[in-house]
Amino acid sequence: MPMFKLICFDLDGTLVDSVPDLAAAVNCMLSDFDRAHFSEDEVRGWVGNGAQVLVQRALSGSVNIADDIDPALFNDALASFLKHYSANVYTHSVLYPNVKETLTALRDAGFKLAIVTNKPMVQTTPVLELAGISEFFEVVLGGDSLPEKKPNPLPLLHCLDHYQFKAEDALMVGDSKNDIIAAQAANFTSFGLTYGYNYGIPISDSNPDFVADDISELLAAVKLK
Ligand SMILES: O=C(O)COP(=O)(O)O
Ligand SMILES: [Mg+2]
Repeated sequence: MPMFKLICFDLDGTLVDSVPDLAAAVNCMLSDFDRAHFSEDEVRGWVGNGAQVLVQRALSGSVNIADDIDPALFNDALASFLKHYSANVYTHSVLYPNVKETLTALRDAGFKLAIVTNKPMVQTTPVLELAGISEFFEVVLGGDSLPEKKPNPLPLLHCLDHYQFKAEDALMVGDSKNDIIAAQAANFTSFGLTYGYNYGIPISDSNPDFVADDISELLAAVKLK
């Protein structure tokens, strides 16, 4: 008997390397407002708290959000970013190595698989479809599906409630401290990946129960290998 019944996955930086398309959309938005562009590396350090915070960071030119962003500018910039990103939500994005093989093995072994992302639902759905992985997930929660997003534990608790499982049945897999903080607050076991987006900080700093360089290491963690 596997020790877990439910595995919740983060999306950006865990399953999909989405920063090339996110950075392109950020820069198209900045062009719309005659502002200077930022490199993909800079934008990578801003991803993790959803579209609104990403746009606020782009307008601030920093991970630390300026407190004097004009609300009208922010609204227009958010609309511009969402328009540009929706037009190219999976143009330069790719699945990380071994994602499909690992999801297939887990699904075939009977685990329930869910997505818990901070990405807005309107973009989560097409990314999963275009990446060819939507079939694996019965429950998909975006950053705007519930009143709170990660690092708040609410979306993880919602998944437990959906299946009537206990926290000890559940594992959260992610690349960001937001994933690990949410998992710890929900009493999930946590599995941190080193390759994603974590504001330039090692994921091990958040003390996940497992740390891995490749998602296929999940199979050993859930005792399939
Ligand atoms: O869109 C974001 O800000 C991050 O998305 P994630 O929660 O899937 O990493
Ligand atoms: Mg992530």
